[in-house]
Amino acid sequence: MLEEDMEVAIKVVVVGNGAVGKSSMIQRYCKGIFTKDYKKTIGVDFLERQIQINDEDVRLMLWDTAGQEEFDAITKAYYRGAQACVLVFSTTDRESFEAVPSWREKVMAEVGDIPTVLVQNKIDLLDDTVLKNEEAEALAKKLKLRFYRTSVKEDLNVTEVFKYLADKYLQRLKQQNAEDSEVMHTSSNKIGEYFPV
Ligand SMILES: Nc1nc2c(ncn2[C@@H]2O[C@H](COP(=O)(O)OP(=O)(O)OP(=O)(O)O)[C@@H](O)[C@H]2O)c(=O)[nH]1
Repeated sequence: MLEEDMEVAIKVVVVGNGAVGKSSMIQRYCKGIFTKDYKKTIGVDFLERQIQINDEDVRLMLWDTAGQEEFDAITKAYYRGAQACVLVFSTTDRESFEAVPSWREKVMAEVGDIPTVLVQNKIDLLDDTVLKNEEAEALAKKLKLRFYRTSVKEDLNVTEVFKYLADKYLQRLKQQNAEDSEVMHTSSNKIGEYFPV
């Protein structure tokens, strides 16, 4: 168990090519709205939402990063300290799908192997798809990532993406706490050996 009054805050970065729906996903999740307009993200921005996971309050801070390469230098700095990641590509944009491995590498280079999900957005546009279902599934398998299909427009599966990440992060935190207390226990035993009372 985590300490009762300890608030867990998780920094989540949402990455992927331009126009795949990153800003829309964050707006949908934090404000419950969807707009048709495309306003290119310049640099980064963040919104937050509080949720409960097994009676624990968790604050998710969602960092919206620009998909356009021209902002690469700025966005990279914002990956630092990230504890979870959403990798987004679009059903109607093949390039965004092919760019997924390089986004994953960029994030890993800054923050290592943090809990990550792969998301295929704009599933409402499946009639105009530019990739086969199996291709996306194979990529998820190759990268060893949980895979979700979402429609930010129709509000499909967006909540599930963030709940999964929060869950996964808490699991890791608890495991880490358990390991830490194990280490303390073991070392105090050792001190006992050298300084018996
Ligand atoms: N049909 C459909 N359109 C969507 C969906 N999600 C986002 N869009 C639209 O896609 C366009 C781009 O969305 P944004 O959220 O601005 O994309 P972004 O990934 O933040 O783009 P950058 O800021 O350039 O990185 C907008 O016109 C959205 O309305 C969806 O699930 N379905």
